[in-house]
Amino acid sequence: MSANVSVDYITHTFKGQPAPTLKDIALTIHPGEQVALIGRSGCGKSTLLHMLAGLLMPSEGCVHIRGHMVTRPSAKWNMMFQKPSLYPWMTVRRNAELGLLFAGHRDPARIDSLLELVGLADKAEANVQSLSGGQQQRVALARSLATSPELLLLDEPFSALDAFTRAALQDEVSRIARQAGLTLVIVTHDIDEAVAMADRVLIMAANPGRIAGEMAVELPAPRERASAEYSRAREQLMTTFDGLVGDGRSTAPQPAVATEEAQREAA
Ligand SMILES: Nc1ncnc2c1ncn2[C@@H]1O[C@H](COP(=O)(O)OP(=O)(O)OP(=O)(O)O)[C@@H](O)[C@H]1O
Repeated sequence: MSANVSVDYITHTFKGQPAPTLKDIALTIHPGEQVALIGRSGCGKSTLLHMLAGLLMPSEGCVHIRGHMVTRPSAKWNMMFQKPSLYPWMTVRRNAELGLLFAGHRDPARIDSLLELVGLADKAEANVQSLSGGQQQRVALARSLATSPELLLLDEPFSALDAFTRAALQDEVSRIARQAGLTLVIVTHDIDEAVAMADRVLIMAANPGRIAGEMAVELPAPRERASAEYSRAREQLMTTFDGLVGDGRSTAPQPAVATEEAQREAA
């Protein structure tokens, strides 16, 4: 089951701030769609994501998920952060099942299948401290999926990982979300991440934070990073970003890893 999300004219001013951080944000995200939210630092991406998650209420306007107004967090719309926030003294299995336990359920078979899904079946009884950063983020993913969410909200979840692990997790999370029919919203600084994962990229401008435009990424999944189509989509997103929120210089969020071509040019 996946959710459609409707953001109805959100404006938000933080207490003590003279001007709104977000202004008149209106958008619809379709069930099963994978959407990336990009924009310069401080434009309000995380603020908007927190509102989708029910962690923050807007000053004006509201969010509806499957027709229900969002007024608080729910296991049906789960958020994953840059840091996996695991309990270091617990095993992988114990951490993965916490979300379910908090929701009042126990389902060891489901946890087994989720650990299998995220490639950690053989680590189930290991202490999470013995895991790499990427493996820990997989535990957080299993925990997020355990409550069968309709919507997965990701706040730069892979930015602390090395490039290879990041790319692998982008592909995996995208595949898992598609298989489960989940709606997915990812906040990212990384143009490559947006092209690797999203069906549609929303571009935010700052002061006040607003949706300046969007671009569809019409590439088949899984995304083939070495393909000409992928490079074209990346270029197109950079150009679109620059045209919407740039100032004539190259102001787009930079890809996390320089392309071979760019490295050759820089050398
Ligand atoms: N609790 C708060 N009180 C006051 N101002 C806040 C609060 N949280 C965020 N802000 C301000 O709102 C603006 C948007 O912050 P937000 O974290 O949403 O931006 P962002 O686009 O996600 O940035 P980044 O890409 O750097 O993570 C910033 O100017 C920030 O300082």
